[in-house]
Parts: sequence; structure tokens; C-alpha cells
Amino acid sequence: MIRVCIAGVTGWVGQPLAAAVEAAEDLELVAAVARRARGESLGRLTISGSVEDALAVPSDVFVDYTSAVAVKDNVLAAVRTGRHAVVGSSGLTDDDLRELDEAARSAKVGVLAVGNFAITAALLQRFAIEAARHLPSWEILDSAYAGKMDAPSGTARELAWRLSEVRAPEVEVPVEKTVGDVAARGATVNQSRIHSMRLPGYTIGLEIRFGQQDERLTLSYDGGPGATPYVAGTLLAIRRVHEFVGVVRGMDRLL
Ligand SMILES: NC(=O)C1=CN([C@@H]2O[C@H](COP(=O)(O)OP(=O)(O)OC[C@H]3O[C@@H](n4cnc5c(N)ncnc54)[C@H](O)[C@@H]3O)[C@@H](O)[C@H]2O)C=CC1
Ligand SMILES: O=C(O)C1=N[C@H](C(=O)O)C[C@H](O)C1
Repeated sequence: MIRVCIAGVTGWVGQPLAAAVEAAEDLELVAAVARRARGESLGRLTISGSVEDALAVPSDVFVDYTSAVAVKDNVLAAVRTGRHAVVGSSGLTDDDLRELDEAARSAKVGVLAVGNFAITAALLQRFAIEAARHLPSWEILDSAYAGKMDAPSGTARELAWRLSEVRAPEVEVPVEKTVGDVAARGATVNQSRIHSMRLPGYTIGLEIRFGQQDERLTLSYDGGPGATPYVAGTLLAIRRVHEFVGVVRGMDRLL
């Protein structure tokens, strides 16, 4: 039986994830965190108001679906107390992930940090890597709901990082030589250009556009209004994270 602690348990993903953990025969939800629901009951448990309180309960895997502001400290606290961690929350930078990797290695635990647990997003990433081997120029468009606080999205950051392992995209006019406002060229993440839009009416989406003379290729991912796609991927990560030591990024190693 894998004992699970979920931070962000009342959230869009946390809530259905807790129900799925409770329903699984090999998993047990032993602790949960949500600041505003502190003291409320969730099945047999009482929701903790802080990660520190939740980590006082013995558990094997800590799962974070809180926010870009809280995730780093939460996961550091979990790995330092010997928990494997599954990171759903977005907002972690490459430097944050290096710091978490160091902490996880010294505690000999695994951290699976996945920008997007949906299979369709994982497939976009795989197809984009293949395309980048043949097409040297691309830019990334990240779209999300108006209230999403972090940019670029975790999905976009992870894609840029994976593409950097293939090559740096070719650009004709170096971005710093832009005439006008350099910000109009988007953010540079691992050498890829990312343009983030935050608009009402949108949920979450990612597009990568490749271009070369006389032809274009666009790969596009669209997340719908429900959290179901993320729950299945997160359950897989909870079951497999004990196989790793240190930080592992992306769904690839699980597929
Ligand atoms: N990797 C993936 O596949 C996915 C990642 N996400 C990311 O997960 C995060 C959470 O997303 P949602 O579930 O939509 O958020 P949400 O706002 O619906 O829920 C957040 C939950 O975290 C709790 N929370 C917020 N700040 C906290 C803190 N400082 N300490 C303890 N608890 C705290 C809230 O009380 C709530 O229970 C976001 O960063 C989002 O980008 C969301 C969906 C899928
Ligand atoms: O904020 C969200 O909701 C999501 N964020 C993730 C990200 O930052 O990539 C992905 C997920 O599809 C939903």
C-alpha cells in the first residue's frame, strides 16, 4: 500500500485526485493540505492547514497541486523528510528543479515533475521533439485562462527544455537586435521563444509552430474544462516515483 499526502486537496485537480486515490486498492490517502479548508473532514482524515502539519503524518508520496508560489517550499519540505514527490504545480524554473534535485538526491528519494500529466500534452511533446530534428526554426504559444498566475505554463517550460536537448532554434534576426520593443518577441526559455496569452474563455493550450521556406507545421494541444486527464497521469506517477532518485522531468520516463 502506498501512503499518499496531497497538498491542494480542495483544488480543481486535488479534489478528483483525492477521490481517485481513495478508490484505488493499492493507494491510501493519509494526509491532505488546503489552507482554507483546514480542520474540515475528508473521509476519515482531517485536512491540515499547512504542509508541515501534514508531513507529521507518516506517508510515502507527497503530491503537490497548490500553486506556483507555494510549490517549491512544499516539495523541499517533503523530500527533506524522506518523501518521494510528484509535482503537478507549475511555476518551477530550471534553477528550482536543480535545487530540488540536490535535495532529493541527498535524501535518496525521487521527484517526478511533470508540466502536464495529460497524455495528449505528452504526445505533443514527443512529436515536437521529432519535428525539431528536421525543422530548425520554431516558436511556442501558451494559452490559458485569465486567472492563471504563472507564465510561461509548466507545459510550455517543459517543452522548451526538451527541445533544447535537440538543438537551439535558428533565428534570422537575433532577438536583442529587434528594432522596436524586444518584449514583443516573447520570453526566452532554454533558447525557445514562448508567447503566453491569458484570456477569459480559454482553459489551457499549447501550440508549437515550425516554419521553413515555403512550408509550416503546427502542433496543437487543447486541454478541456475537466481535470480527468491529469488524474490518470498523476496516479501513474504516484505508483512509479519510488523507482527514481532525484528529479525526473516529464511523462516520458513513465510511458
Ligand atoms: N502538471 C499538470 O498536469 C497540471 C498542473 N496544474 C497546476 O497545478 C496547480 C494547481 O492547479 P489547480 O488545481 O487548478 O488549482 P486550484 O486553485 O483549483 O487549487 C489549488 C489548491 O491548492 C491549495 N493551496 C493554494 N496555495 C496553497 C499553499 N500555499 N499551501 C497549501 N495549499 C495551497 C488551495 O487551497 C487549493 O486546494 C497550478 O500550478 C496549475 O498550473 C494544473 C493542472 C494540471
Ligand atoms: O493552470 C492550470 O490549470 C494548468 N497548468 C498546467 C501548466 O502550467 O502547464 C497544465 C495544465 O494543463 C493546467
